[in-house]
Amino acid sequence: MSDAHLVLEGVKHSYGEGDKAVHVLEDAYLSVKSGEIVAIVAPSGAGKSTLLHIGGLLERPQAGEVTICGTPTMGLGERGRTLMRRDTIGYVYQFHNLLPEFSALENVAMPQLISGYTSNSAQNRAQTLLDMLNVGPRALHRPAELSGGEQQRVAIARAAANHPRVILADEPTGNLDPETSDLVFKALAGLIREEGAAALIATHNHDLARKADRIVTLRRGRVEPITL
Ligand SMILES: Nc1ncnc2c1ncn2[C@@H]1O[C@H](COP(=O)(O)OP(=O)(O)OP(=O)(O)O)[C@@H](O)[C@H]1O
Repeated sequence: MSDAHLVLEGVKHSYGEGDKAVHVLEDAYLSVKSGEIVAIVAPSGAGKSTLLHIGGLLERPQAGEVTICGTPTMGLGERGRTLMRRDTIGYVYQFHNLLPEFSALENVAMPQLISGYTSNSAQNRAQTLLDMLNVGPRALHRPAELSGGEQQRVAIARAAANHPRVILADEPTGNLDPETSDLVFKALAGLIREEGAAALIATHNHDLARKADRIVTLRRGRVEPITL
């Protein structure tokens, strides 16, 4: 197996049909290695979220292949895709999507509990991740009792709970002030490198994108390298 954990090849995707069809991805190729952080910067509507959804197996492209850790996924059924999402992929959304009625610790422990780990082991992992992201002391607080930056760090911890080999983050700092964005991005990048995951991060923030190993954009539905 190559060390490219996430490989997209000839990916094509459009929404709608006929005159109303929006052709978002035309022939997109992208490969992200273990421990590598790729930032994707492109204008609104260019297709960043679509690309992330496809890479995260949240959406099936109309053509092409998405290979995760050596396994081609287009031939997988829904169950296979669900298991791969659960065990191999971590997804960070712009708005944290944490469960409001659970504490930070419970939110982060949830993926491991669903994967069948014991409650003890899931909670230990959750506390370790919250500590690594400097939100350990807030473990017993519910999302509404946390600041935006803290909520986003909890969401990052949750995405990393199952030791994902691929991490996709869609504007993870989009609603934060510059200082907090920097803190959250550093936390995310540190975790990705420590875990040796392959990461694709969509961001509008050029300063943050420059901290990635590589920056790409979307032009006419294709992934192209850029420098900022
Ligand atoms: N479910 C959908 N049905 C129809 N069109 C859609 C759908 N989802 C996205 N689109 C269209 O596809 C294009 C790409 O959308 P996408 O959300 O991937 O862009 P983006 O680069 O992530 O934008 P932003 O930076 O604003 O989040 C847009 O023109 C959008 O209107």
